[in-house]
Amino acid sequence: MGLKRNKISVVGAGFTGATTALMLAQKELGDVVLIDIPQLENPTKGKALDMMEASPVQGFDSQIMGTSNYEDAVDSDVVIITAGIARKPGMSRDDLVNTNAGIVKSVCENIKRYAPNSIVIILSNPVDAMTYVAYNALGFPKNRVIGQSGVLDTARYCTFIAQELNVSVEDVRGFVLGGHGDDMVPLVRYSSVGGIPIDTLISAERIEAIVQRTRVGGGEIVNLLGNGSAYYAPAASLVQMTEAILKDKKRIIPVIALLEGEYGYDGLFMGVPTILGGDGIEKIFELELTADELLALEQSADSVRNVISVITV
Ligand SMILES: NC(=O)C1=CN([C@@H]2O[C@H](COP(=O)(O)OP(=O)(O)OC[C@H]3O[C@@H](n4cnc5c(N)ncnc54)[C@H](O)[C@@H]3O)[C@@H](O)[C@H]2O)C=CC1
Ligand SMILES: O=C([O-])CC(=O)C(=O)O
Repeated sequence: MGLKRNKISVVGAGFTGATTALMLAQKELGDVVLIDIPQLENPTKGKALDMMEASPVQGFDSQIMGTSNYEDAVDSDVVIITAGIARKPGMSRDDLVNTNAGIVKSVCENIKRYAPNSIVIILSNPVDAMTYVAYNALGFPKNRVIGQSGVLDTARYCTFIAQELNVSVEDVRGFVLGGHGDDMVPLVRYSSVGGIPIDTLISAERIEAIVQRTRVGGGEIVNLLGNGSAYYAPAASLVQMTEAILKDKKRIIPVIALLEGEYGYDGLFMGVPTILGGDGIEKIFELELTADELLALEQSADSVRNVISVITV
């Protein structure tokens, strides 16, 4: 027998799920199974076939199939959950909590049955709380249940810094700590361009404006789209996490992880810098924070606790 390709299942074939499936295939990270509800089986098959028909043009050999049958996800290496409803203008991510908790729970029951050894990445919002729901429903070890927020929030932050300085995005480094809400914590002290700390290049007022824009970056897109939320940058973020895992790259990436004492939190899921590799979350970095940063993190943690406290499913 020859070597086997990686298998990646993407649950939810909407804007983020379909975009993620295509980006995964374009990078040939594995064969992709795109799953949605039975009522949408034909459109899901149609999206997958349409993507396959792009493969001769773009030159990728990954297979993409659409289905509503979780048996097709059997033995997936990575499962990405994008199933659920998205917010519209005027809504907060937290307004989605009970609808999406029910969906994530039912999806996880299927993952547990058909892909018990997989590493699971959760996107559905409110994502810190949905990662908690998934962890409980899956019963997997904590290193294999990972929420996506930090890659996206950091990407927005780095986009705005690069635009402010008119420099390449490739040279911008920074990251965002905390929950995926409007009180997330972009860490200015740890942000640099080409190794130069940004606070030596950008005024305090402009940095504050960039931090605020990052915090409400999801809402900015929701207001512009009018009928849904961001999907290109979220999909790219999921692909970066999947690549780090499947290639065992051991990248240092902020993700939503179960904290068990780190940063003084126990039993809470929140965004922290980690090593992401073949075992999923391989390490959590605990950074020294200033009093102001700790206070901001505590506010963000409070928001995550509050949304978890209203889950009824
Ligand atoms: N964590 C993050 O950074 C981000 C989170 N999101 C969240 O991701 C979720 C998906 O967003 P979009 O793709 O834009 O929404 P969408 O509405 O385009 O797609 C969601 C898909 O999930 C499917 N679905 C619903 N119940 C399902 C079930 N039980 N099993 C399988 N599929 C099911 C729907 O039929 C739909 O096709 C939303 O909750 C959104 O808020 C979106 C962007 C970024
Ligand atoms: O804003 C939303 O609802 C979707 C999301 O999480 C983001 O784009 O950051």
